[in-house]
Amino acid sequence: MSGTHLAALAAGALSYCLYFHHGEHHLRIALYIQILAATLISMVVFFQHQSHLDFLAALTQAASIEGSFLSGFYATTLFYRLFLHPLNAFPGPFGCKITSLFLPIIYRHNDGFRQLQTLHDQHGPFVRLRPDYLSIAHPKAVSAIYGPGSKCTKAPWYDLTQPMVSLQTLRNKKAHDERRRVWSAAFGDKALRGYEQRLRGYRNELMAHFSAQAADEQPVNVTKWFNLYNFDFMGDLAFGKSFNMLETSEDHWAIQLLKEALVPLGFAFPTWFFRLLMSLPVVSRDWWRLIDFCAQRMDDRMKTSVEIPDITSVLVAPLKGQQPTAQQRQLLRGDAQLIVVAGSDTTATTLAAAVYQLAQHPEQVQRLREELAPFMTDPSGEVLHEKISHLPHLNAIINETLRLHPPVAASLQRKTPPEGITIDGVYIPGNMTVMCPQNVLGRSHAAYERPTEFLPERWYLTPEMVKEKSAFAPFSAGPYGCIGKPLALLNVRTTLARLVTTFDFGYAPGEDGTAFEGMAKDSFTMGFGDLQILFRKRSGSLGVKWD
Ligand code: HEM
Repeated sequence: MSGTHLAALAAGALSYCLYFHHGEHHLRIALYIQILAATLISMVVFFQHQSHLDFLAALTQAASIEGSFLSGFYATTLFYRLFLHPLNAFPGPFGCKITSLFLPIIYRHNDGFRQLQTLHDQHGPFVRLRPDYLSIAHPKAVSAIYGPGSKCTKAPWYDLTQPMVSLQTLRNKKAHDERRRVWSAAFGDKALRGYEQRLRGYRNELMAHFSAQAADEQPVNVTKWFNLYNFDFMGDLAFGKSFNMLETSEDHWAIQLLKEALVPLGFAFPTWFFRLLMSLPVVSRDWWRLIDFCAQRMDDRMKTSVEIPDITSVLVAPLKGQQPTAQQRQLLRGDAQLIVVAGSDTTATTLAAAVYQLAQHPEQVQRLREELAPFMTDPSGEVLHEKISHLPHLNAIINETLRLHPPVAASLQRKTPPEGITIDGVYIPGNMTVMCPQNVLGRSHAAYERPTEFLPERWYLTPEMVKEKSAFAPFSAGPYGCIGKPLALLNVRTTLARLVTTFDFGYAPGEDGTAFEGMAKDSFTMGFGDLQILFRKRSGSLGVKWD
């Protein structure tokens, strides 16, 4: 090895120790690749002119020097990860200890939530998923990591779509707090009453479809139909215009694109790698079509005025009729997309999961009907949310559904503060990524008694069955928790109330429920498998049983 190669090797090792080992680098990955390419080209030119080598010999010489640099860099990285890394005391697959590209191999079937359960069963409550990333299925961890007093911040994952940002992806605490203040006006009581009015139209369409199928004794794939229902509704709240999916019985092309665009999130690529992929035009073409679509709809929406305010009314209010700056426009487009993504899938899967459970537990349906009966007096079958929002059994059924089937199962990455955090006596160093998988915690004996059983009563009659209440956080918690929770609950409560009082229902012939969980995919939000349900219109009297 020549002196030049040795120097390159040492430079690679030093670059890791003095530079790459510190701070975050995922936003500069394209720059680093450009620097490597520029250095290579410069060396080729240098060797051609100074050493009079032909092009091929100059390229070979330059590539071997750059190879030495990279070898020094990777060897040092590997040595550090194998012998010195502060997370080495935590268990996990060996591949996860040495490279952040091993987790995507484990998650290759887009079923990260399931793989994570297996990993926790094998290794216990703390599992190392990447060199600097821990999954923590400990009941005390949720409040320590997400709770109001937590010093953890959003992890680099939230930079995936930079420079496009939204309320959810703002990592800077001050910028996030400011944007959240704007958003919070969208979920006050008055605003919610307006959304409730808008929601009814979509629910009538949904119920009309269920009734028609019931009359023909045809099954309904509820996973699909709750999806159509919620995307139409959230499209309306974001852009003042539905996607008309209930009408056409299929996904709008933009929603199809959106669903496809979210799939790569399920592989848990490290942020630098994901951004690199997205910088390839062939990979990101559909993503940009989607962004253009949302941008166009947002621009159209800003030119119209709406009778009943939608969420966007609140987001554009601070502009006071002025044209947004480029930065404000960027944020508005990101937020519009966020409304659709955050509000649709999540609420749809909650409704589908509730029906999945209720179809297996007719006694719970019966109890719910008895509780609802005094309030369901309107001949339209509708009920005002405020009348049923505090019903204990209804809320318990929703909690139990979210416990067993959290729509955001294992995705919320946080960064520990520089001084680190301690969870139940276990110290986690600073600047590490941590995450609490709600799906693993939801079925954990450490957090619940009889955790795999659907027992809504645990939430109000037998509270001792919930061992650590703060572990239950399907909407996350603290300053970054779900701001749309009141709307989600309004939708789920009123839709379930109308559904159980209008129909008897059960699995359709040939349906055994296995595809619902068995075919589930995790792409930040959960997508459950098909669920064929047969509805039968009730005569109106309470207590009609499915047979
Ligand atoms: C059952 C339904 C829902 C569930 C389980 C749910 C869950 C969550 C979770 C876990 C987060 C935290 C995300 C993170 O930290 O990265 C979140 C954030 C958020 N959710 Fe929801 N969500 C639901 C419905 C909704 C609805 C209907 C909306 C209405 C637009 C909404 C809007 C948002 C927004 C804007 C954020 C970002 C908040 C922030 O970063 O400050 N969600 N949601």
